[in-house]
Amino acid sequence: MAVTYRSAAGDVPAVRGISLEVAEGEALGLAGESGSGKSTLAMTLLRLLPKSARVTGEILLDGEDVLRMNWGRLRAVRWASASVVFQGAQHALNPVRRVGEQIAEPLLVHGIAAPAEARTRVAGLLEQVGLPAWRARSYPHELSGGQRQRVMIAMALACSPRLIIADEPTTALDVMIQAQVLTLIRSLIADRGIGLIMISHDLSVLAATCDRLAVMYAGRVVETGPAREVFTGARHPYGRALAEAFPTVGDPSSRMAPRGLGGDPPDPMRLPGGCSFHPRCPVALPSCAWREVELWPADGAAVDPADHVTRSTETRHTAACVHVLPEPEEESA
Ligand SMILES: Nc1ncnc2c1ncn2[C@@H]1O[C@H](COP(=O)(O)OP(=O)(O)OP(=O)(O)O)[C@@H](O)[C@H]1O
Repeated sequence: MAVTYRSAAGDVPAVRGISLEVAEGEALGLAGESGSGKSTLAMTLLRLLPKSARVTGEILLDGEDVLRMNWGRLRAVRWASASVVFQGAQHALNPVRRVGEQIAEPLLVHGIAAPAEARTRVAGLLEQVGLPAWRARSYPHELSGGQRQRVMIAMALACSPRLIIADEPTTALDVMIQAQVLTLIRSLIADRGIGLIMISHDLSVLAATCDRLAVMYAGRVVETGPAREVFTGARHPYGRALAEAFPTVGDPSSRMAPRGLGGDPPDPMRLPGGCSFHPRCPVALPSCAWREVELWPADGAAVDPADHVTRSTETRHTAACVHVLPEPEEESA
């Protein structure tokens, strides 16, 4: 799947050739610096991108291609089959409506429950996210940031979707509340068999919450695999830098920019040739300036080339770096 924004200055290739899969009850973490394309990828999944975005490829939700759904079908799928908790979503609540009414809305709009039943369901949802049922009568300004974020999670869960996409769901919260909300999301999706795609620039948050990680750089996935393995033994130099930048969950002293990496992430309109990371890479070889390596098993094991990008990336630790290829280049760095 790929996404290109059309702009007056030219085309912006924000997501370039990504293939990912999420199973029931599984949490996939998407990490990367600002501008790496994480939010674009998340918004694409439910076609929430601006009109200037052109999406190619396919996005299968229970075997049905989201990109080919008509608007009626797409409306039916949003909330009911898949829902998104946005970055700073707590500010998306309508300030003049009680939170209970707002949680009930997708249930009523999708005809899943009549008003009386919706009220009962809202009470149950609030309790599941750790809020007392009477909070349904509260207005958003009567709740703390963490409580509002819990309301957004209740809303995302309301229609029992198959997939939840959470884009930086805890970034605005303080460290203690952040940990509570992450634990809550994790246990709710595991109990209900919901797939989760969680987006963050903080690899430690994702490693603590997710089963698998995918690290994005300049619109591509450059490393993927079991969460602990990628976090503690990243094989792509960018994955390593990201893990070092966020050594522990919610550490306020963590740095936004990975330590030891000079420069900024590349402008997608002016991507360097070869591996997009090579100008910042501490272990780049001369060939990295012209050669872009596909995801490859990080243990260097030989695989069927037809298999290595799509299916095996889902379970194996893979990295798109010349240093994980089975036969290292005979070059000096
Ligand atoms: N509407 C748009 N038109 C043109 N370019 C865009 C648009 N939205 C995003 N981009 C560009 O696409 C690239 C990817 O942006 P995106 O927001 O997906 O990254 P991100 O990793 O989610 O960053 P952040 O963490 O800051 O949200 C960036 O270079 C951004 O400037």
